[in-house]
Amino acid sequence: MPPKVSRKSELRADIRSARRRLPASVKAAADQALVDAVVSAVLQVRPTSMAAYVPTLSEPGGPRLVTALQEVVPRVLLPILDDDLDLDWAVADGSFTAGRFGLIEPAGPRLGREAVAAVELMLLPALAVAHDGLRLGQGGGSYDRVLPRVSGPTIVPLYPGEYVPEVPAEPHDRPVCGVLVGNKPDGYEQPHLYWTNGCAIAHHWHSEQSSANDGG
Ligand SMILES: Nc1nc2c(c(=O)[nH]1)N(C=O)[C@@H](CNc1ccc(C(=O)N[C@@H](CCC(=O)O)C(=O)O)cc1)CN2
Ligand SMILES: Nc1ncnc2c1ncn2[C@@H]1O[C@H](COP(=O)(O)OP(=O)(O)OP(=O)(O)O)[C@@H](O)[C@H]1O
Repeated sequence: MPPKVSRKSELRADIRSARRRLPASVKAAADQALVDAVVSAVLQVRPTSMAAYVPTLSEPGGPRLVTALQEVVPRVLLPILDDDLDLDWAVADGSFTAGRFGLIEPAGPRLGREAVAAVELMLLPALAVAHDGLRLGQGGGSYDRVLPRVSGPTIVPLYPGEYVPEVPAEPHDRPVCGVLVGNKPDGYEQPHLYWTNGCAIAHHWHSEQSSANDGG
């Protein structure tokens, strides 16, 4: 295995095991805080259409993420893992089916891989994100294929300690715009939105938000 690839595997194993060790009550509080922070960020953009994901048992966001988004966004797209590990999409309509690798997938009609190009905001999963925006995912390369199709801001919810100075990167890795993450040790209560150095759109959005906040 090339060194970068095995360093990715090691980091994945470390983060997966840290996530599994999170006590259920801590995880539940962290997930609720993340859902609140995600909804606040979404309400700043007020998209008519966005993409999200259905968190597995150990992933940030927990079981209430998708329904919370459906309450504030008219059209939420959720991913379906295709055989080649690229992603198809369907609208979140409350119906789900079991996919591969323990994933929960939307049961509605498939919209095609390019449907995601129309979303104004994307929430996506990762095990870690680096300050340059590069993300470490589950290892399918799914989002490395999806990210070039998306023009809106791309944001990853993380648990404390998962926004890191760097991750092992390969040439195909694509950066994300932002992360929602708390600082240890109280970070399970108060996630913040941080912009990575990987996205021009986010800086634009960020400066608009800042000038609005300045009262100017
Ligand atoms: N909730 C959620 N949905 C998602 C993703 C995700 O990370 N989280 N994806 C993100 O791309 C896509 C699914 N991609 C995936 C690709 C590969 C594996 C996978 O290989 N899982 C193995 C781990 C293998 C290993 O440890 O090496 C497994 O769970 O057993 C899982 C998901 C789309 N939907
Ligand atoms: N644009 C692409 N087209 C086809 N395969 C790709 C593409 N980008 C990456 N891959 C393949 O995906 C595999 C896994 O990539 P990587 O380890 O970066 O996944 P990841 O970003 O962590 O996972 P994911 O995005 O699914 O959460 C690599 O072997 C790579 O060859």
